[in-house]
Amino acid sequence: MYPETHTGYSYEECRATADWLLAQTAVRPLVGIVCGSGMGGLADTLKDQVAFNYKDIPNFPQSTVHGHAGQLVFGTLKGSPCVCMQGRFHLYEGYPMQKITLPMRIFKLLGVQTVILTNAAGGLNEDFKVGDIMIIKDHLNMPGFAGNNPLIGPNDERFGVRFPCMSDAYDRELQQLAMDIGNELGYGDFLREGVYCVLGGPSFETIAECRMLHKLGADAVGMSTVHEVIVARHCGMRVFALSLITNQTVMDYDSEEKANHEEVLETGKSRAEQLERLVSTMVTRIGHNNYC
Ligand SMILES: O=P(O)(O)O[C@H]1O[C@H](CO)[C@@H](O)[C@H]1O
Ligand code: HPA
Repeated sequence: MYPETHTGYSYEECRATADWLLAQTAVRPLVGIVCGSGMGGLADTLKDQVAFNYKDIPNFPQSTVHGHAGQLVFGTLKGSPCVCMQGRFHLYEGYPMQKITLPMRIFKLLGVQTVILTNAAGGLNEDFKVGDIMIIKDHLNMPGFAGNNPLIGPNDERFGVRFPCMSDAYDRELQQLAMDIGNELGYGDFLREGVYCVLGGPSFETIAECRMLHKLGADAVGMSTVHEVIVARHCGMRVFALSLITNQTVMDYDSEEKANHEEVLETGKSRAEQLERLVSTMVTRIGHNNYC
């Protein structure tokens, strides 16, 4: 009934991957973290690490993008048990959406309750500067408009319902917590909030596309995160996500600027420390069983 690319991994296959991981580490993570391009250093801040190369994990895809190391790292952040993806998967790498988002279901079966996603994104909002950290309050799922959604295919109710709600995709308490912590840390000058728009990539946007996305209400544009958010919400995990504005998108035909991945990775490095502090402080303050 469904084409092969839409069947993804079964509940039993996901369970087998999660059990394989649980058998090899004593860490029982309540928080799962995904590192964006150039932000893999976050995983290095975990203590008492047990790390797995993606190539050794049953059913896992491989990272193919520079700036995504390809390791799943278990450990603790200031005493809180976490699991961290040092490298994520993108549509443009050629994987079906069900494969890109598989780690969210593995997180769920490992016992994760809250997912924190980070990404590198181009700024569309003219008030944003390179180096700003944008708390994501909502998204525009452009591939979704064209019929590409990671939940297409048979629905297994053990993960979630057929028609999950997305108006509450980004947890409001966690957004407030991030704002409060950011202000305490003195990040007020570069902490923003906004709407993230996902495109398929890998080509960066044209000037006309950037202008259109901005008019549609997007503050930042990237090639990830949204599919992971949809699958994480489908299986009932709380989601917090942020974008590091690594470059300003080109909106003007007179501009000499050109988007490039090197700049993205450079900005990631230059904000790494602040980003790590924000995320690790959040982890220590997140309550579980749905309390903040
Ligand atoms: O979203 P992350 O994984 O941070 O990566 C972003 O950076 C890459 C482009 O430089 C794209 O993959 C884009 O999605
Ligand atoms: O300008 C961008 N466009 C799309 N994806 C990105 N990821 C980082 N910067 C960008």
